[in-house]
Amino acid sequence: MKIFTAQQIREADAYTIANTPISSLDLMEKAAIACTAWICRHYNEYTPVYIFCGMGNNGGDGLAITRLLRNRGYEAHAYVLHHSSTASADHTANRQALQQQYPGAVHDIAENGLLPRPDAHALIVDAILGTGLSRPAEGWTANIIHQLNDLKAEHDIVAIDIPSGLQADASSVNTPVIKADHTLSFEFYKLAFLLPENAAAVGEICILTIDLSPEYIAQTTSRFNITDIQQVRGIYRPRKAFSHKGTFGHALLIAGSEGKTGAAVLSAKACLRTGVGLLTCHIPKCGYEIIQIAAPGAMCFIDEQKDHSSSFHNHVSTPEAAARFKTIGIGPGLGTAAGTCWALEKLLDHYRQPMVLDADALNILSSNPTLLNKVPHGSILTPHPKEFERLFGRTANDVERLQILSGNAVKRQLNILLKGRYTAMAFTDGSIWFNTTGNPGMATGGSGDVLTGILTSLLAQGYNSRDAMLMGVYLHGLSGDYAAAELSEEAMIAEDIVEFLGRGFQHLRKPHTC
Ligand SMILES: NC(=O)C1=CN([C@@H]2O[C@H](COP(=O)(O)OP(=O)(O)OC[C@H]3O[C@@H](n4cnc5c(N)ncnc54)[C@H](OP(=O)(O)O)[C@@H]3O)[C@@H](O)[C@H]2O)[C@@H](O)CC1
Ligand SMILES: [K+]
Repeated sequence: MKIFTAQQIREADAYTIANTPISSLDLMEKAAIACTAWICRHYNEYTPVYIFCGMGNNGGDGLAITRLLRNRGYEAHAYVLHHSSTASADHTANRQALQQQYPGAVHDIAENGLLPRPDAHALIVDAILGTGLSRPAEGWTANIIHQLNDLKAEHDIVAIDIPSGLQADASSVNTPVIKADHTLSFEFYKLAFLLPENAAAVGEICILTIDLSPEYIAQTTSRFNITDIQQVRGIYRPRKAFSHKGTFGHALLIAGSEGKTGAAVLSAKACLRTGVGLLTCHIPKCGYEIIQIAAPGAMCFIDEQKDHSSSFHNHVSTPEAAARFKTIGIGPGLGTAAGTCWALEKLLDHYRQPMVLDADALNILSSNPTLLNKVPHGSILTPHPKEFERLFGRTANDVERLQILSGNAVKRQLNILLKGRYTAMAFTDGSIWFNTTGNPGMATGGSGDVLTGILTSLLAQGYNSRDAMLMGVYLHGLSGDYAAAELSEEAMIAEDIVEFLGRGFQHLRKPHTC
């Protein structure tokens, strides 16, 4: 799914009106019908509804929703805030329609006027500012936003299209923004919805279809996108009948150190469960028995060191030796001992295939940035926000962080995923894809190690880095969702993500037809 900018959304709107038999007012009616239906599903007709409307089309939506809720028997009132001297044409048309049908339902609040005090249990609808926001809210408008946010403890707030004050494509840090419980948005996610810094503003997101022109959507490119099940099903390659373990690649996993062998186990198990043909783990002496017992499907190289690894580069010291491994996953629980840093540098001197670098491998790169230049092009880096900061520096806000993310992906020809509620995956062409599967139950130790195992497995099986990342991150989240559904977000642990990978794969298989 494409994520369009506010400008592109306006174009989609205009294109739809110009090229399909629907007027601007009808499109607004469609949006209002969808919002009204959502409100009616979530709040009964005894809920008083206070709809705060701006002077543009977002306010027009609010006026139309007021009329439609009244038609359904709700005690709905529209409060029109005169933050601008002129109203948009569709705002005016909807105001007239509401006034004509329900004369007592419209209330004007002049600039610097006071807001009404909502009845107990009333629902507040924010239709003040939408994608037409042209500057941060200030003065009276900012004051209204603060006043409505102060009511949040006692009232639910539903934002129409986007919480008022929130910029769709830029950072809104330190600017006044409505803190909605729910955001009902039209047709597309906005970039702002996917940024951690806006979590308190957008609440739960519901995307409502209003049938904007599919032609415009198809022909318009977007730098930001969201992965979905159809796309991942298109990437997934079911196994052919005459396959054997050689078909699915040989991966080398370099992980674990004293006290962190569990990370290697989780990663190895995930790699095996994702379908790799052969897996060899390089592990320090202290982890040998543990990994052999916990993951008997994996073979083992034992390092000469007891508590950390320092000789794994030897496996790739000649081209023939390196060619045995389709890919390498390195980092989970690896530690940052001097010998490990040295071996990683040597490994990067010799191994030229795309590989997966995570956790301590990333920490080693951060402390020796010139090593980043040696990472094979097309490799996958999987930092969480702290690792990202150590690698690429601190940023002022989440939008800037995305720019740094994609800039580094292009400059270094690496695929970099930034872990989070909506993991952002930056590819070498500069595009960024967001993943929507997963849940807070996955915020638990070892979850990232599992992802490294999945990605390493997919690369070993011949998926290219882009496909491995899109499918692997989706599958990781999906398996976590199955685990949470079965066990609860609290009780699930990283091993459960591995256990539910099978359910994730079953979901990826297209329905069987003969
Ligand atoms: N896209 C679609 O397909 C569909 C879109 N639809 C809806 O249209 C909405 C977009 O409507 P829109 O373009 O009229 O802009 P909108 O957000 O109402 O704001 C404009 C008003 O705000 C003002 N203003 C701006 N910044 C300000 C500030 N900081 N502080 C104070 N005032 C400020 C600005 O006046 P200004 O002061 O700048 O002259 C103007 O009066 C969209 O979000 C969705 O809800 C649906 O109806 C159907 C399908
Ligand atoms: K709004």
